[in-house]
Amino acid sequence: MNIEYYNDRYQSNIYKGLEHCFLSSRVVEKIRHSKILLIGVGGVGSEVLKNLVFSGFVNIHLVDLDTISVSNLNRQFLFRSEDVGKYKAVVAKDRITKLCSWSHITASVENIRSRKFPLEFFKQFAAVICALDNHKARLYVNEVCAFAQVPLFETGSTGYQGQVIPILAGTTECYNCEPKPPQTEHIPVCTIRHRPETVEHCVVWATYLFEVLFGNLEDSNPLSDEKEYKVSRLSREWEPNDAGSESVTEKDWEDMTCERIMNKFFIEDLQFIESLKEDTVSSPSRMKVPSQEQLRRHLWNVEEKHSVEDLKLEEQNPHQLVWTSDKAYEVFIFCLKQLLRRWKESKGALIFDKDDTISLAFVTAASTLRAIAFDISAKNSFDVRGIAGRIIPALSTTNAVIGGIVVFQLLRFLSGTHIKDLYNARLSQVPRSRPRHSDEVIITPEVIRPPTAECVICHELLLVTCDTRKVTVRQFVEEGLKEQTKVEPFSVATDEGYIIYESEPDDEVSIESRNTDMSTFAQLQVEEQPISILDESGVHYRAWIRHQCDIPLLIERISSFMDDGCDCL
Ligand SMILES: Nc1ncnc2c1ncn2[C@@H]1O[C@H](COP(=O)(O)OP(=O)(O)OP(=O)(O)O)[C@@H](O)[C@H]1O
Ligand SMILES: [Zn+2]
Repeated sequence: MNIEYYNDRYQSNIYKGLEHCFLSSRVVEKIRHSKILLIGVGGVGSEVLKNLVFSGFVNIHLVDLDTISVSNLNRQFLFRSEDVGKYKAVVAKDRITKLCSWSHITASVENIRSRKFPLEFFKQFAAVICALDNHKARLYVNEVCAFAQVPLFETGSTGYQGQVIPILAGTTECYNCEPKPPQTEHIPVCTIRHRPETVEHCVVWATYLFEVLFGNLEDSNPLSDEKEYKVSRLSREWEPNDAGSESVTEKDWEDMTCERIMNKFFIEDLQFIESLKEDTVSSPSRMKVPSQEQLRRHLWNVEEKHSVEDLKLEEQNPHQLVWTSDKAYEVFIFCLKQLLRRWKESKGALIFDKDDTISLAFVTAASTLRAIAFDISAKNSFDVRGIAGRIIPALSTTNAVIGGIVVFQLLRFLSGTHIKDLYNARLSQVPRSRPRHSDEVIITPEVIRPPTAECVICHELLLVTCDTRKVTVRQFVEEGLKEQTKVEPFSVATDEGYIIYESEPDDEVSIESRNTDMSTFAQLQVEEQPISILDESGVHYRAWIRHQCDIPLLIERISSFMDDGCDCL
C-alpha cells in the first residue's frame, strides 16, 4: 500500500469519524474548508497543530518567529535533536505535511506584530488560535482580531495551570477586559540548557544543576541526561569496594568530584554550545569559556574555608553587591563541598530550599558564573532568591490538555454553538486537601463573561481606510474624526508613544506636533497598525489605519459584532 493511498484513506476516515460524532455533513465540509491561523508553535501550539490536522482541518497558517532549542525537545514533540536551531514554523509544517499529506500548511517565520500581516490577512480566517508566551503579543492579537472581527481562541499554560478563552471582542469578554498580573509573576522554563538570554534562565539552570547533582531527577529537568554527574553515582568511587579497601580518601574524592563537575558544566558544556554557533540562526551572544588552567587555579588556590561565615557573605538585602567571577568561584567551590558532605551524611536526595544559606549561595554562584559566560548581567543573592521562588516548570500534560480543549471548542463553534455558549476552560492542580487520584489536574468550565464597560477594545473601534500616502494626520482629524465620527480629539498617539497630533500643543511638543500633523500616515510609517485617540472629554479610542490606493478617507465604527453566532461559511 503506498503512502498516498494510506493518507487518502486516513483523511476520509477522519471525516467519517466526525460524522459518527453527530456532526452534519455541512459542518464536516465547513471544517474541511475553514482556514485557521495558529500563532505560536511551541508547547501548546505543537499540540494544537496536531489536533487540528487529525480533526480534519486542512488549511492552516502557522506564524512563529523562533528557532528550536534543546530545552524545547522534552515536550514539543514535533521537534527532534537534529532540528535544533531551525525555525519552529518550518519544521512543524514539514513534519505534519509528511505525516498527513492532505494538509495545506503555510509557515511564516515572522513576528505576528509585523506589518506583513495587514488586517486583510486576519480576515481570511474562520478562527485564530493564539498559543503565544507573552503578554504584549497576546494583547496585539486580541486587538487585531477585534478589528478584523475574527473569533479568537486564546490559550496558555504555566505548570499545572492553563486556560482556553474563546473571545469575540464586543460580544464576550476580551483579553484586554481584565487587567493582567505583571508577567514577572511566574517564569516558564525555557532556553535553559542551550543559550540563556536573561539572568532568569541562568537561575533556573542553576536550580536544575542542584537537582541533577543532589536531588531526585525528574524528566522535566532539561539536564536529566547528565545523570552520570549525580552525586549518588559519583560517590560509588569513594565508598569502600567489595574487598573492603577504600579506593580514594574522602578529601581526594571531594576534590576530584568538584573538578569533574566544574569541568563538565563550566567548560565542556559551554564549548559544546559555542560549537553550535554556526547552526543557529539567532545571533549568538558573546561567550566567555574559562580555560582548564583558570578552573584549576580557582580549585587549588582558594583558601580553605571552614564555615560559611568565612565566606563573608552579606546579610540578605536588596542592595547587596553582585559577585565577581572570583568570588562566585570561591562560593561555588565551598558550597559544592558543603553539599557533598551533606549528601553523604543524609545519604538521600537533597531538596533545593531557597531559604537555606548554602543552597541559595550555591545557586547564586552557579547562576553568576553562567551569566558571566553568556555576557548577561548577573544578580545578587537577594534577587536570585526571589527569582528561584517563581520558577514553574512547563508540563507537557497541561499543554496536551489545553491543545485538546481548544480544538474541541473550535469544533463546537464551527458546528453552530454561539461563542457566548462555549466556556472558558481553566486548568488547575488538585488542591492538596483533596485526595489524590491519578488525575492531577482539574478543569473548571467557566461561563463566558460579557465585555467590561471600561475596555477600550470592546467599547468601540474605529476602522480607518484611506490612501495613507495622501492623507495627512490633520486631514484625518478634521475630515475623518470630527466630520464623520463627531469625535473631537485632544491627542493622537502611536503605540510607540509618539504624539502625532495635539489640539492644544504645549510649548515642548508643539514643534513635534506641527511637523507630524502635516505629515501623511505613510511618511510617519503608521500603516496597518493601531493608534490611540483621546477625546476632549477624556474618552479613549483605538483606531486601525488601513491603506487602500486612491480612495476617499472613510472611518467605520465597529461595535458589538456578529451577535447572531457564527455562520461565516
Ligand atoms: N510576537 C510573536 N510572533 C510570533 N511568534 C511568537 C511571538 N512571541 C512568541 N512567539 C512564539 O510563541 C511560542 C510560545 O511557545 P512556548 O510558550 O512553548 O515557548 P517556548 O519558548 O517554545 O517554550 P517554553 O515553554 O520553554 O517557554 C514560541 O514558539 C515563540 O517563538
Ligand atoms: Zn475587552
